[in-house]
This record gives sequence, C-alpha cells and structure tokens, in this order.
Amino acid sequence: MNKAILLIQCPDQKGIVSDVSRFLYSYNGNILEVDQHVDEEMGMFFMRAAWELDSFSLKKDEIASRFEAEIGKKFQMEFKLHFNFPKPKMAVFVSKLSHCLFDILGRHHAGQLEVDIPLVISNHADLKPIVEAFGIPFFYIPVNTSNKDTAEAEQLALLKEHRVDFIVLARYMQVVSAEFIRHFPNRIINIHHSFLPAFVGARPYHAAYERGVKIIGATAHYVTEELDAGPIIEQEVARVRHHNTIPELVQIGQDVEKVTLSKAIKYHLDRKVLTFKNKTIIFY
Ligand SMILES: Nc1nc2c(c(=O)[nH]1)N[C@@H](CN(C=O)c1ccc(C(=O)N[C@@H](CCC(=O)O)C(=O)O)cc1)CN2
Repeated sequence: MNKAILLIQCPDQKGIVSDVSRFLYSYNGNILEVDQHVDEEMGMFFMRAAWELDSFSLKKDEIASRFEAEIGKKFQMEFKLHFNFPKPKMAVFVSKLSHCLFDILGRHHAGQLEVDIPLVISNHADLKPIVEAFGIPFFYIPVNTSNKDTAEAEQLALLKEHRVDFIVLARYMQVVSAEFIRHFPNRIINIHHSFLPAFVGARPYHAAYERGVKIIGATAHYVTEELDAGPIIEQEVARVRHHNTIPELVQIGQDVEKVTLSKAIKYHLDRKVLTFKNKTIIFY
C-alpha cells in the first residue's frame, strides 16, 4: 500500500493531534498509524502519522506546502514528510569483519529489508567476493590519515552518483569527518560493539574483558562528529561469565550486533525515529 508518513515535532499545546487528524481527513486521508509523545520536561510534542496515499486528494508534491500553510506555521512545527515508495537506497560501509554485512545482505536477499542496496564501500578489499556474490557492486577505497579527505570525496561522489538516501556503517572502522556527516545528517547508522556509553572506541570487547563486566552489548546510533556519541536508536545486551575469553566475548557480541543493527535499520526505514537534542523518540 502506498503510504505517506509525517514526523512532527513542536512546542506542546492543546489541539495538535485534532488539527493534524482534521487536516488529513479534510483531504480524504485514511489514517493507518498514529503515535505521539510529550516530553514534559522540554515542553515538546512529537507525533508520527501514516496514512494511505492512493485515496488522498492532495498530490505528493502538494502535501508539504499545504500542511505547512494550514497546520505547520500555526504550531511552529518542524516536520518531515516521507513516502514508503520508491524504495530508499541504502549504502553499506564495511572494513574487514563480515558478520553484520552478511546479516544485512541475507535479510535483504530474503526480502526482509524494503531497500535497494546500490553499492558497498570498504577501506579493505577483503569482503569484495562476498558482496559480489550477492550481485552488488563493491568499491574498495583505502583510507589512512594522509588521504582521508580525498577518500571521503571519492565516497561522496559514489553516494551521489548512486542517489543514496542513507548509509549503514556495518563495522566500518574509520572515523568519518564532520564534512562527510554534513551530507547525511541523521542518515548514517553505525553499529558500535558495546553497550554505550560504556567502552567507546575501536576495542570495546578488550576493555570489557579487562573490566570484568557480566553484561556486554551493542548500540546502533546515528553518527555524529563525536565518536560513538550520536542519538541512540537501539541497544541490546547479553550475559557473559568470568570464564569467557575475549574471542568468546567477540562471538557473543557479534550476534548481538547483528540483531541490534537490523532492528535500527527497520525503525529508520519505517520512519519510526525522531531525533531531538541528541536523543531519539522511537514510535515502535
Ligand atoms: N564521526 C564518527 N565516525 C564513526 C563513528 C562515529 O560514531 N562517529 N563510529 C565508528 C565506528 N566505531 C565504533 O563503533 C569506531 C571506528 C573506528 C575507530 C577508530 O579509532 N578508528 C581508527 C582507525 C582504526 C583502524 O584503522 O582500524 C581511526 O579512524 O583513526 C573507533 C570507533 C565509525 N565511524
């Protein structure tokens, strides 16, 4: 079913839900899903409304301007309008580890992810055979401290050429620049292999082992300039024991990473994530 999704945030006040519903009804909209949340401390209102588009009397490119004129301005809304078609284009960035890549390509192949994957980009050539076995173009762009700018420029050119909508860092072990992130604000999802805010950085399993924790986890978050500090979309944990070695922690953790990342991708694809002050509201 062709759907439109509105994601709204604005100062909280009476009548917002009523006016948004009346707007959709006035243009013959059949509301399919509606959720809202009030952050009382911040005095902020958040809402997600999804409705059937085929019977809607406004054309796709008329909706945002009509909504802004009739509702948005009145409530000083910040809103984003999305459609569940055409399929969004998702680029995957990887380094040497394949577990998250395999999980994503396997779910995509099984029809579990409503996306197109036009390309995979990596700073190592190791995973080229796997990606090409799934019939997806693989681009090897080495990155080091001296060529990061030119490497990122090449990455951005490929992303633009393939009209990529959002990016998944599937254990991509390079810190991306603020300039790169500026092109995809809240559209880069990273899987960090720890239960943030514990153990930021490149080697969380070693840090967890040294600390002797009894629970490890994974965190999917939108990427910001500050490492492992962006808005958290999803987290998951697993119990570990004193006798677990580092390789065992890695194995337990990698299973958690895969599940956590796939959930975060689905929430993003279903337009169920709003961001506010470096945090997220997820309308499950
Ligand atoms: N701007 C950001 N870039 C990236 C983030 C992020 O949150 N903000 N997350 C990382 C992924 N990551 C942890 O989840 C991570 C990746 C890389 C490193 C790191 O220290 N890398 C070294 C090089 C390591 C190597 O070459 O193997 C570096 O870049 O100098 C820490 C954490 C993805 N990017």
